[in-house]
Amino acid sequence: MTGAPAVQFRNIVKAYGAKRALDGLDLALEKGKVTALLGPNGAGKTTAVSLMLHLTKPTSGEVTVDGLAPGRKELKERIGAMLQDTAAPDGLTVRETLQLFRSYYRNPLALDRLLQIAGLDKEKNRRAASLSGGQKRRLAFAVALAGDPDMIVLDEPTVGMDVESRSRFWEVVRALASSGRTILLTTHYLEEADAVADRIVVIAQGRLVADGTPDELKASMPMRSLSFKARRMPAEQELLALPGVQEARVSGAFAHLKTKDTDALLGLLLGSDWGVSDLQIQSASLESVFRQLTETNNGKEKESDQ
Ligand SMILES: Nc1ncnc2c1ncn2[C@@H]1O[C@H](COP(=O)(O)OP(=O)(O)OP(=O)(O)O)[C@@H](O)[C@H]1O
Repeated sequence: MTGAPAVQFRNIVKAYGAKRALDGLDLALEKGKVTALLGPNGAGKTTAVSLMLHLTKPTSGEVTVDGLAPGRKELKERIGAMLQDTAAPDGLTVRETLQLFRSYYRNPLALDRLLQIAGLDKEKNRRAASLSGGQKRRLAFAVALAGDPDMIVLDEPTVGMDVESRSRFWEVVRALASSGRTILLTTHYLEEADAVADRIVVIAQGRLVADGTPDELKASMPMRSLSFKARRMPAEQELLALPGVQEARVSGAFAHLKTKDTDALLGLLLGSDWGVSDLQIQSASLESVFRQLTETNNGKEKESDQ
């Protein structure tokens, strides 16, 4: 990591009664990077975001934003947040909403730039309450950027956006990171995290279970998918009996296997008399990495509950 981290969580515990929403979370966010926080429902993502925004306080541990405690006045202008249930004030038009939020800051972004970011120039005189769900999310994004913040928190930002809005949205996010902004986002769309994030942090049960670039996370999972055609296709049982094969399925002309030891399996297949051709190997998708990580962790939790 270069330079001081923009945001640091140190051994954070956040308890609600007996429930630990965060259970010893250590995490540092790098400046100028897009970090995606992933985890199943209830993992603690919103709690982590809320701590950073000073919407709640930790039970123990310390959060700092640029070395300062969240909630400090100096930070208010520097953090922009788009939360899950952001709603525009009643009765205002899109333009009035953006002007209102611009008025809170000393150096706001220009209105035209915000309308462009939201893709709502044509709708600027419409009442914000009458916008579609996706348009409201885009307006919330522009509101988050009104003060030209250098740290941006996006909690499930693309829910309700159509495909085109999403890809435009991610383009703006990438451009913001390229210009040095630090971005923390939560999402359930793993393919978006894969495409957009410099770094992915997976939490489960309030604890960090993986941390790395999308490629590092995928490479960390030894399970690979391997498919091939065969002139004489063996039965699924026969494939399952091969050393290291964990799953086997024959579908039409193709066999699909899952294994942790691709090299050994390749040797066996090519040395067999099945007439193997069209071999393809795929590393784990981010989705399967996520499933393996969070299932393993839930399993541990269940065992330790007993
Ligand atoms: N105010 C609260 N009172 C009691 N429990 C809470 C409170 N806020 C969160 N929790 C609990 O803490 C845990 C973590 O919740 P959190 O909302 O941070 O998860 P999340 O990862 O954001 O989930 P989701 O993906 O569903 O949004 C959950 O078990 C939740 O029920």
